[in-house]
Amino acid sequence: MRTAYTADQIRGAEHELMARLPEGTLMQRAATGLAAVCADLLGRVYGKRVVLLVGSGDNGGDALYAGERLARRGAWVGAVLAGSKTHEAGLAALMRAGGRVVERDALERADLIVDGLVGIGASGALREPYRALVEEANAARGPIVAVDVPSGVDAGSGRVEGPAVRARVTVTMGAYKTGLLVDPGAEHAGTVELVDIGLGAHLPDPDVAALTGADVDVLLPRPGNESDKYRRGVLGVAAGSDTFTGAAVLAVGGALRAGAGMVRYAGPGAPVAQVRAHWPEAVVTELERPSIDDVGRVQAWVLGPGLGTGDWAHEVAAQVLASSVPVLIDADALTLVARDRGLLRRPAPVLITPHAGELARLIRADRDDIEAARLEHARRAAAELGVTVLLKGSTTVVAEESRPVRVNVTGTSWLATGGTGDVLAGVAGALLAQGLSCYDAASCGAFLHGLAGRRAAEGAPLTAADVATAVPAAIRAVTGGGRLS
Ligand SMILES: NC(=O)C1=CN([C@@H]2O[C@H](COP(=O)(O)OP(=O)(O)OC[C@H]3O[C@@H](n4cnc5c(N)ncnc54)[C@H](O)[C@@H]3O)[C@@H](O)[C@H]2O)[C@@H](O)CC1
Ligand SMILES: Nc1ncnc2c1ncn2[C@@H]1O[C@H](COP(=O)(O)OP(=O)(O)O)[C@@H](O)[C@H]1O
Ligand SMILES: [K+]
Repeated sequence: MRTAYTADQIRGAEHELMARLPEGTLMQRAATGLAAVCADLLGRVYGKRVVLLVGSGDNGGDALYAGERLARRGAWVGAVLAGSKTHEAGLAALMRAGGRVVERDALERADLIVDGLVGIGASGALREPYRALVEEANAARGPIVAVDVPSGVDAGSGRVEGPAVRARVTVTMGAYKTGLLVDPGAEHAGTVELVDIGLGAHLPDPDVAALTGADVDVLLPRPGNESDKYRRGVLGVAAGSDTFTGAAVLAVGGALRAGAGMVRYAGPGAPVAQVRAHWPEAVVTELERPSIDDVGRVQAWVLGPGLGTGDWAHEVAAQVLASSVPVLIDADALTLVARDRGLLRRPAPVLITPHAGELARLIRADRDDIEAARLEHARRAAAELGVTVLLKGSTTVVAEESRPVRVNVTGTSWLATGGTGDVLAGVAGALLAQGLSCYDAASCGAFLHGLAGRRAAEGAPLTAADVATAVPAAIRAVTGGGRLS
């Protein structure tokens, strides 16, 4: 499990650790790690031009001491002093090693730029002259190594207000900060390198966590010798309508590929014909009226993709939600529950899988605000609605009350195409039917779906059906030690 922390949590841990060590030890550890990453990126250090953007706090101190190390290895190192004050000891060390103070025009010719403007001590959008420097650094040809957090990214949330550094690499000290795992911050961070400064034992429970392949491997159910199709878990899928038939096909496909013992599909005539044609494996019930009485027993339901939002759909949703098994609510069914929140009052678990627009309707928030602060809104929805929330989009996050938010790191923006969400509903639903909790089904489902998306894309457009097809390969990659990219 990769864990991440808020700025306050990191500060608390640093405080405890610093009390036990000679002054300046942590900064020296940080600078050593930072200089090593810079040297790797430069290849040969001797003769290269490194420009440090130095702010007024300890983030600037880290940059100056790393600059000292690079200067000692023969780099030309210039420091742009941007703050109202400067870490004096760090600046003196750089000078002793042959570094110099330079003007901002040195950025243009830099082989490497080190962003030491602000780290976890930042508050709000960057002020001048930092803003302009960040814009110039982003426009320069040299790659940027961000110290701890790209300046302009809120370390605790990933929020970006105004200009922010676009780093090739972010060298983060002691532990991941939440904002490095969640977009838009994650997108600015580039590759994240963690420098161990000894914080580990002092860290509290994490703010967020990201599953690794090994975690998913442990959580994923497998059939045993005693298994049969019923015991493995039967998933009901209430999806599709005469207008939207594809959603039903894709949700059933995702579920079959993710290991459900059996999938029971229920819907009206048109999607029934399509599901039958694509998936002879599914057990199909054609609904003459909006009733699930004849569908048979299931261990979980997926409700909503392509279902429509009229009276028929509402009646189907009400019946599925009146059952005593976990229900994954997606797409049109999210519109139905946004209109009639009473549908969510049920004793069995609920997992909702909205994108930002759907969540906006559910919690009466603004879509852009949700995209800018995904964690905060997913947490709020979980608390307000009393359900597990999988918020889809550039970073998928899973929130449940009193648990760390799980952030998915496997996706690809090629997944931003119609129908991939229906596949995800099927995959996560199949995991629910196999007995995983909503929290685990959602986070493992997002992990496998993201990995399947990468496999299906390989740098080129994919279709939702391709993603479903790639799900077994994604499962094989986590269970059989296959490649995780
Ligand atoms: N305390 C330590 O010994 C360690 C600290 N570390 C480094 O120290 C950093 C934290 O240092 P600080 O607490 O000094 O804080 P920062 O250096 O992150 O930022 C604080 C300074 O930035 C200014 N500032 C804040 N918001 C601003 C904004 N929006 N626009 C412009 N200026 C702004 C403040 O006025 C203050 O001078 C970490 O991110 C990390 O890089 C690491 O070296 C690990 C060890
Ligand atoms: N920029 C992006 N980067 C990574 N994944 C994305 C991005 N945009 C969308 N996705 C993923 O693609 C899927 C789209 O689902 P959804 O919005 O429900 O579309 P649809 O309803 O067409 O299936 C989700 O899994 C979402 O997380
Ligand atoms: K920084």
